[in-house]
Amino acid sequence: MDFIFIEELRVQAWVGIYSREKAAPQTLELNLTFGVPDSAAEQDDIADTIDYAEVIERIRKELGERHFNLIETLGEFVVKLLFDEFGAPWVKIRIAKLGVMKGVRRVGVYIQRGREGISLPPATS
Ligand SMILES: Nc1nc2c(c(=O)[nH]1)N=C([C@H](O)[C@@H](O)CO)CN2
Repeated sequence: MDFIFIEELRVQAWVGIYSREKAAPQTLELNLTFGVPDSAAEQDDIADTIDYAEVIERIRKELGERHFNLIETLGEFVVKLLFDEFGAPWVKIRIAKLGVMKGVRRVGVYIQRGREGISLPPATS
């Protein structure tokens, strides 16, 4: 398995438990890593892998269309999207709200998950 990463992706999302967070979207910062078949590299064909441009576009669209109370629920939604619609075998995401609490630069959720039988984390670079 190879791993695609997307760093510091900024998206507008509807998330939060407070009325101000239900009245307007806020900027989230996403860091994602997901597995792709290493056989794709041999064929050098975008059709054999997961197109990261499509992933980014899809996340932006989906998060712009619905509200989540909890950042955890939003994170699980993104993981499910990568599993069910892009066929990723393994996903790690970190999603942060920016500057929502005094004295805190980022707060959010971290989820790392593999499909059944796939649990290996990637080697860190
Ligand atoms: N575990 C969580 N705690 C809190 C969340 C959350 O999504 N998960 N959200 C909030 C508010 O929406 C916060 O972002 C406002 O500052 C508080 N706690």
